Amino acid sequence: MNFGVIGYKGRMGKLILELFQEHNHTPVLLVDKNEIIEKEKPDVIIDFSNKDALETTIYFCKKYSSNLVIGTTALKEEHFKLLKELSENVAVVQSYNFSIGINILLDILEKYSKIFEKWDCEIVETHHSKKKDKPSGTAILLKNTINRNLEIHSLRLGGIPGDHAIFFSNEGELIQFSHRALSRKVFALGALKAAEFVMKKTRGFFTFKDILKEEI
Ligand SMILES: NC(=O)C1=CN([C@@H]2O[C@H](COP(=O)(O)OP(=O)(O)OC[C@H]3O[C@@H](n4cnc5c(N)ncnc54)[C@H](O)[C@@H]3O)[C@@H](O)[C@H]2O)C=CC1
Ligand SMILES: O=C(O)C1=N[C@H](C(=O)O)C[C@H](O)C1
Repeated sequence: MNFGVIGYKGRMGKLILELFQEHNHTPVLLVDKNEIIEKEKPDVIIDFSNKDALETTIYFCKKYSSNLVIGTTALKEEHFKLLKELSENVAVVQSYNFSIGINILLDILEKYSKIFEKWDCEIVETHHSKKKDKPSGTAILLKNTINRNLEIHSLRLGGIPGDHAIFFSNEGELIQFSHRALSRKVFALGALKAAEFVMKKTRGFFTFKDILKEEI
């Protein structure tokens, strides 16, 4: 496939560019701050950048009828509205976490967190010190799935790719669910899976969990 990367100079952008090329896909559109390298029509555009880039991303998706895989976090309601509108014409996969493990965890929490209704619950997320947003998109996703009012604690330390832990406790017991991304490559592999998925679609709004339905 011909692909584009928005935020191609960033930590995720560089990995995506490398991994997709290893899988014989061709970069034809590369965008970063004040920089556009535009060669051909991308079949799919991958955006791991910043919410401020969304206008540009949508411009290119519309210009070329390209499908979109977007992992950028800290999106606001207005951004989701724009993505939903775009998905009426092309296929869009949006997820705050493209790892398989977090999506398994989301599935478990969706099914079982009601059991812990009367227990205290808090989330702790730990990421590298260069991460710009707080709390992480994944922590927001976990909170929305548990569907109750709870605190999220954010740590920014060293080079940690992404740790999330959910604690449920009552007077006498503690149950902890946790996930650690051992390397950022898992997110790039997830983005590749999503890009291959959207290539078979013409339009619609999907999450990474929808794509993993047959696996989890
Ligand atoms: N959904 C997921 O699985 C994952 C999501 N992320 C998210 O992806 C995003 C990028 O993460 P990193 O690569 O670590 O950040 P980064 O800071 O290393 O890279 C971001 C890149 O986007 C560029 N950029 C910023 N504003 C721009 C704009 N207006 N137009 C074009 N380019 C712009 C920057 O110059 C930079 O090169 C973050 O929102 C992060 O939370 C990161 C890892 C996994
Ligand atoms: O910025 C990151 O690095 C990550 N961002 C995502 C998030 O905010 O949840 C996913 C992952 O945890 C890494």
